[in-house]
Amino acid sequence: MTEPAIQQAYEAAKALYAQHGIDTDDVLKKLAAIKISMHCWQGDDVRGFLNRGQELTGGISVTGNYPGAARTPEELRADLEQAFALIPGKHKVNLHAIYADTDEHVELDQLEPKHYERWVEWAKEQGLGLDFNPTCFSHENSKDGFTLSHPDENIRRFWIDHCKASRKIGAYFGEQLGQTCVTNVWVPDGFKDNPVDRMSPRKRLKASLDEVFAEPIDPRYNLDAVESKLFGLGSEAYVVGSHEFYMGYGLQNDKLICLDAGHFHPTEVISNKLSSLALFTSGILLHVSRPMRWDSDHVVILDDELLEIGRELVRHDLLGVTHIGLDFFDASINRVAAWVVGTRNTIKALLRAMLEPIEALKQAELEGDYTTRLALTEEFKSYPFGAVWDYYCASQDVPVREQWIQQVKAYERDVLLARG
Ligand SMILES: C[C@H](O)[C@H](O)[C@@H](O)C(=O)CO
Ligand SMILES: [Mn+2]
Repeated sequence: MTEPAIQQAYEAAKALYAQHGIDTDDVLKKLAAIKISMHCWQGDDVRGFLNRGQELTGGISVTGNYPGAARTPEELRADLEQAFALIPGKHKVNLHAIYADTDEHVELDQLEPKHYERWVEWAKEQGLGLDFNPTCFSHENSKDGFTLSHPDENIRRFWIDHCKASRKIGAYFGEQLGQTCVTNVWVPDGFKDNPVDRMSPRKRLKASLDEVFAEPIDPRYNLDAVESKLFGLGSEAYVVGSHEFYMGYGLQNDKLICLDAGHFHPTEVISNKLSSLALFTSGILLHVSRPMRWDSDHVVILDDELLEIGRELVRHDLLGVTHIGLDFFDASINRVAAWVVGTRNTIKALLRAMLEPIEALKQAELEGDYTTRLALTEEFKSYPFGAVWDYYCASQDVPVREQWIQQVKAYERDVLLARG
């Protein structure tokens, strides 16, 4: 039941937006259909359940020691359920291979759909979709900093087989859940210092990917994505899978290109890439993140870049071809809260974009009336978007405004702090 004050504020906002031809009821219907893929790895600092003793490698890092990280698949699922209870809409969970839920000791190249059966059952119960990622890091076979581009044929074979197995698991998710799974390949391969031979590792990566993707999979079940990066910890000088590498590979082989907000030069933004990429690809995967001076994977806030990503997706009608995933990990705050803040903000950015007078702004620009373009854009920043958001949360039965914080605190007290 929507509180009278929320309803009244919504009605007033609705009337204001209607003056610009924006139908807020229609906007909220469209918003409810958008799925955000919430990454499981925020819940346990990218540790996973296979090889739990392994340190996190691959040039990524999690800092902080906030209590309550999930230690088992059951705990992680409970934490995800708590987060989803505070986020409007029905979404997806993005799993990494190391989150297999099995009592078997299984190597990455031997993984099968059966090792994720409990995740699938749970996703069905919860009405969620699943996405997937091979885990090409935190493993003995990645200790040299190379995986799919490793010069050693045996090591390369191990990672090829792991990625092949991952696509089959993705297809199983898609088929079981009736929602396409996006399986995203990211490898950390690179050199700390300036290499002599930049070409050979890239040739090997290309050959490995060709093998990984050789078997056709029904796109209704699984879509492949490839994720580039500029640098990582320990791969500062050179990353094999650079942006240009995967732009080329993705376009030539019809793979989704994954744009991670933290994987470019610090002043480069992914929002500005969408309208170009969309002209040449059949689909895009986003890793919405917040790079603080480097690929720091901070929880996303409603900052200019997040708003701009939302605008680009909405203004150019790219929501149908874009898969929106999150990629941040902060262990210095409550991990459930991290998911809630980042996911709610991503949805808010889309809503804000949908509540802009897009046609009027495009028309002003076309006519060279940059005064109106600027003035209208700025005035809309103080339109009552919050009233529409509150109404959306209330109508989706999730807490309005900051009310959710109390629920996270109670969960922390009753559940998270009881973990060792
Ligand atoms: C854990 C993720 O797969 C990882 O963050 C990857 O997507 C990435 O962005 C590496 O920097
Ligand atoms: Mn990423």
